Amino acid sequence: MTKIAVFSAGSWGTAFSVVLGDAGNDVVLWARRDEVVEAINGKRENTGYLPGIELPPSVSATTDPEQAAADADIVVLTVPSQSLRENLTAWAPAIPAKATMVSLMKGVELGSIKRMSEVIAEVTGAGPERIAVVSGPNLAKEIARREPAASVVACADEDVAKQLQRAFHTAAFRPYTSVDVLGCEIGGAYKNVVGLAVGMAVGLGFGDNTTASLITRGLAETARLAMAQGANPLTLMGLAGLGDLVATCSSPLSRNRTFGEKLGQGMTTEEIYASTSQVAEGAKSCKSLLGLAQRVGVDAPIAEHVDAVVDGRMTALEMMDSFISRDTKAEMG
Ligand SMILES: NC(=O)C1=CN([C@@H]2O[C@H](COP(=O)(O)OP(=O)(O)OC[C@H]3O[C@@H](n4cnc5c(N)ncnc54)[C@H](OP(=O)(O)O)[C@@H]3O)[C@@H](O)[C@H]2O)C=CC1
Ligand SMILES: O=C(CO)COP(=O)(O)O
Repeated sequence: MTKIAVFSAGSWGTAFSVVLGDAGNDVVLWARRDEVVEAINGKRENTGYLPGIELPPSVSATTDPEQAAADADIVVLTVPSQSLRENLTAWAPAIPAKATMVSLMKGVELGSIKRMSEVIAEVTGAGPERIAVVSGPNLAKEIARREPAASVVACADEDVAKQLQRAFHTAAFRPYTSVDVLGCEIGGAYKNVVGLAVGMAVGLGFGDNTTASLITRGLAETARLAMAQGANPLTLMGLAGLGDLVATCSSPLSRNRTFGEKLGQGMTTEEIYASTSQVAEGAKSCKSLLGLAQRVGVDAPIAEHVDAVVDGRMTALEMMDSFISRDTKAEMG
């Protein structure tokens, strides 16, 4: 039995542990709060994040990182992106040298403008053959309900990607392999920003032409940024690009789209943060993605406009007007 540690027991970590349990693995979830561990071990349910979902018998929980990671073959990392460095620095001594680390996170670190796989490499010193990413159209609640879905597992070492694919495959969850870690990570982080823009359009009451235009231009923008850094263009046409963009931008379950909708309805970022504890990774990663775009010399108009609304420099309506009426550039449609 493959031993897998999942750090931590939020929405996606818990939903992914359902996949891992169903796939026949021995899973230990790390949670930072006792009540989460008690609910998982006692009621077989993460009542706070995924009420009504019974966890497979091979999933247990602990607050002790050493107990979670003991003898793990695979360590899955899924905390809000901006907290990865601090959390992983604390967990790293407990992670076995043999373990492959798998990021489920969709964000880019503020300040360093590093992708999650880069933060993992920096904090743990692991080589690319020990670092992988899972990214795709995977809304946690739907995955936990075992609704059919696919995803991408990417690792620079193709054999490792194939091993992980086998460890994560269930009757409801189909992972495809890739060696394009960068493309998957940029796709996963950028779709959150586009999800914010689409949410704003929905909140403003605009219809499908507006949202389809934003989704399509968002994909072009994502691909441009990823390809300028060496990603495979096909990655952005696949599950970790277009697939995730469609799921996020279409679903009321998406926290990023919901956050954007509230901005579109006139709430400020501060008011939204005060009203919910749910993460909208795009609101934080927007600046990092803009930093990356600047570094590699590509335009990122959707990210620029979303950032202006998140920061309160523009209203959502001004953003839409400005995005559509800006100087025409020689961009291919
Ligand atoms: N939810 C989804 O559908 C999907 C999410 N993702 C990605 O997975 C990552 C995690 O998201 P998700 O699981 O949804 O987030 P949640 O908010 O649901 O869970 C976050 C988890 O991280 C823990 N945590 C540890 N340190 C911190 C910290 N410093 N600040 C806040 N939380 C902390 C939380 O603990 P506590 O409960 O004690 O606060 C909780 O267990 C994100 O990058 C997201 O983009 C990717 C695909 C799907
Ligand atoms: O990444 C996701 C779906 O693939 C989840 O999106 P949100 O973080 O916007 O909820």
